[in-house]
Amino acid sequence: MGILEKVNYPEDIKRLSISELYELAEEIREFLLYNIANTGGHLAANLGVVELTLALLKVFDPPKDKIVWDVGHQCYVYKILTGRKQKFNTLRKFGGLSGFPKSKESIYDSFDTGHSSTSISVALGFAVARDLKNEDYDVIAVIGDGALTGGLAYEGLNNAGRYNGKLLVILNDNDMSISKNVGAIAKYLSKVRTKPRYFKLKKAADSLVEGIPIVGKNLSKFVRKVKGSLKYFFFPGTLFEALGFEYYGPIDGHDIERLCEVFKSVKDFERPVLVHVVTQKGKGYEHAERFPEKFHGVPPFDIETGNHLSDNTSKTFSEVLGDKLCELAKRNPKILAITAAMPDGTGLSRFAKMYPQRFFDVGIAEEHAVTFAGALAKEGFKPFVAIYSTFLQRAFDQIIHDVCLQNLNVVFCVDRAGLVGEDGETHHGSFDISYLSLIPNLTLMVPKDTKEFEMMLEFAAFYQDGPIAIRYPRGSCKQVGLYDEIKLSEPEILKEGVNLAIFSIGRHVSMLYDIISKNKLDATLVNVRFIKPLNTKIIKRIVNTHKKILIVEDNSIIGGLGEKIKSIIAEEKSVEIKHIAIPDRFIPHGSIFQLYSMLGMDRENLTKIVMELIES
Ligand SMILES: Cc1ncc(C[n+]2csc(CCOP(=O)(O)OP(=O)(O)O)c2C)c(N)n1
Ligand SMILES: CC(=O)[C@@H](O)[C@H](O)COP(=O)(O)O
Ligand SMILES: [Mg+2]
Repeated sequence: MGILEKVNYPEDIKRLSISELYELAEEIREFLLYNIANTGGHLAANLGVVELTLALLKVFDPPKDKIVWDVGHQCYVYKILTGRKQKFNTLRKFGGLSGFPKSKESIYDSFDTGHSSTSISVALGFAVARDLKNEDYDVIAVIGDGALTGGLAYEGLNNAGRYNGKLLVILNDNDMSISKNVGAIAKYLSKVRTKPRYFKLKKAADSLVEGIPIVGKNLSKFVRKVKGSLKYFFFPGTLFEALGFEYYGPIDGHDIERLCEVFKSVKDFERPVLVHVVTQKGKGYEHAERFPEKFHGVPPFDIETGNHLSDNTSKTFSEVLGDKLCELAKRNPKILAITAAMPDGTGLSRFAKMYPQRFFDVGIAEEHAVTFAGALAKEGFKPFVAIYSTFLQRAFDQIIHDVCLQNLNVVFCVDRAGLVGEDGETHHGSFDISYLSLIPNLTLMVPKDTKEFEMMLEFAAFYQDGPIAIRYPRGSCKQVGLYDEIKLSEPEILKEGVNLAIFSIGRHVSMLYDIISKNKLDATLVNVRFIKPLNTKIIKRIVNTHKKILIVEDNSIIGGLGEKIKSIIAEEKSVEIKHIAIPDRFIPHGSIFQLYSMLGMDRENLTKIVMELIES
């Protein structure tokens, strides 16, 4: 019988010797590999934190102690060891375990995460709350080197650096974001990791001060002072020390004994401490070690070959963006491309290779990406900023203040709009129409398929009258095969009928087109295309010639297309209106198909609704 079979909760870890923990680490890696090959998920980051998680659970006591996983995609090992091993085969499936920490799923998950760089602020909030309530427990933020490129992390560090209580930040440095980590901080960390002289001197200083026994509060203060001065003498101030943290590291993040030793020794420090841990992303699985970016987030895959098992052969919207932007960049030298740490996900990797001088990966810094683009546009360039809908939420103010207010020619490529599937509630792009359409000067377009997306990119590339956002979903969608020229504010009328008028956008357009065609229904189908400026004149004309209206959109019911059309209709006449959209609640994880079906946005339900409206 293996060790993992007997381990379910942190108390089981506490009973194991260090050599048993190493055995367990290998069993956990096999377990992760076997399961994620079936479910898909964030493999590489989890393979990298196996020993780190074991050491944390050996030394600390969750749920009393609070561990905050930044982004949270690396929490699988923690889930397995905090009572969720039996359910692990349901990971990311509808009704199953989430791929991110969820306090409603387990008391061991101290705070929900999914978006990057929140952990230090959360941990500081917990620490201050603990002090105010006179309680006693440890708070630990685990943040990756990628997440440390996000501005919010520095707001947290800045605030925490002058805090006078117990707070531990663990920097899990694997020299990778999803892709290669970028920027000056990544460069700095790489220097700290690789400068052998620094290591040697530092080790000498550490062992010197670690030899001094810590007895009583005053002596402990003295030891810290000695240690501080020694360190500053040898290495004049690490970045984190300058920010008010006690710094330990770099430490081998796969050495369980050393990790436990360090965690025990810093556990009772009454001040912020940062432990810098070096790990290898994808550790233990050759394919992931060699190509960590390919195994960051994976669909189901073949363990032997490492090949992804995906049946989708049609080009995704992101791939279309990458290819089309390369072509447009050849014709328009002013075109630039910007990503916030997602060159692969947004499809921009090819552009990065073809036009390295015109490509910018700014790290996990959506706010900066937008403001940076604003200034580039002000100087006559045409930046295309490709960011997932859910992450662009971070940059709401920058879109208003640094782009739209000055009517600058920035193109926002809003990827992963609508429901995204297995990543769930932190990642669905449910709100972008609501938050973008209220901004003056911004043109907002939605393509019905990838061909139309190309046409919209072409339109946007040469448009000189202000900012444009194009929102499109994850993956691909069926082509409709009919394409009017793109003209500002003009919808595309795909079918003209009498009994029902349907207004829709995005991937629902082809679904509705099929439903009407296959069932030979007498309905009008409008592909709205421009949410802003919305064509009030054409909408009014269509409303006035139909008694029943159906609106279908993959956005929140609040602030989406439906509300806008309804306010136009209210001025006109009374008609029967049915509005299908994402309801006003957070939508869990599951396949797109299951989620659409749960929300009545799938083909079957839409067919029923269209038929009922026509026949009633
Ligand atoms: C605000 C935000 N932007 C982008 C992402 C997408 N994202 C998820 S993980 C990740 C890389 C994180 O790198 P790191 O923190 O070093 O973790 P690792 O995977 O290397 O362990 C990115 C860019 C996100 N979750 N949140
Ligand atoms: C954890 C995280 O935020 C990303 O890894 C995200 O899961 C990527 O999503 P896609 O798979 O849609 O690129
Ligand atoms: Mg990393």
